Amino acid sequence: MSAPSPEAPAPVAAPAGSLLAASGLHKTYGRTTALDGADFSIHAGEVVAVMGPSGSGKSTLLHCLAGIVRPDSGSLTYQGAEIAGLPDQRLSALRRTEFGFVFQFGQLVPELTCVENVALPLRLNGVRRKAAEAAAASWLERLEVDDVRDHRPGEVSGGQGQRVAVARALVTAPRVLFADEPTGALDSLNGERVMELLTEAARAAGTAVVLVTHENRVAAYSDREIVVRDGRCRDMERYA
Ligand SMILES: Nc1ncnc2c1ncn2[C@@H]1O[C@H](COP(=O)(O)OP(=O)(O)OP(=O)(O)O)[C@@H](O)[C@H]1O
Repeated sequence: MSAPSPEAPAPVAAPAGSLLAASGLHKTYGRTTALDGADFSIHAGEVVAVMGPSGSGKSTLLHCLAGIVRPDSGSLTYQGAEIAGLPDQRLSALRRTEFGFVFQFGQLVPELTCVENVALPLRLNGVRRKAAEAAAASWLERLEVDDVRDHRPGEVSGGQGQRVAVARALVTAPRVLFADEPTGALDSLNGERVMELLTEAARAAGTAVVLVTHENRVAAYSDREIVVRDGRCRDMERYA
């Protein structure tokens, strides 16, 4: 069977047993086509790097997969159930309980200490303060930043802040972690350490990771790489 040409990709059926799968996602912003029939799937516990040139649609794909942005058309399934058309309230409940997020700049709450930041998602899910902070403290330890637990985000380094953000994303034991350029603001040494800790922790917890990056050395921590070009996805191996 010949490989599909980059110009006219065949829609890819989600492999059986996918945890999260999208097919034929379209999204336009005004006259800009951000996604043009994107297909994607990830299995439980898998780490997938999403690569591609600037403006190719990587972040839009991540936002659609995570239920933050609604695609104009296409299918999105989570654990086999269609979720693209869920009402906002149900999508946001799904995000809160099943998904975790890390962005380029940690987006920690500046008024809260690091341990309070990590405990916050648990508190929002109704966990009592003492239990939430105990869980948060153990995640800070795992990410090797327990020494800054009582500091505010403005008082820690970029690398420490990103580790705190990773701890906050994993504290609820999400099934999928979405990471959009999580090391984009760090120097290479700090970036590598954050990636090591992030992938180690996610693999130990069986959390799948959708990792948007434009850096090969960051993508090297994944099990599989896909390339987004002009709003369409390709498996790296098939693209080459
Ligand atoms: N909210 C928005 N409003 C208008 N256009 C948008 C919006 N979000 C994305 N776009 C456009 O959609 C296209 C894809 O953007 P996207 O951010 O998904 O690309 P990207 O691959 O993540 O880029 P980068 O690597 O530079 O972050 C771009 O042309 C972008 O300008």
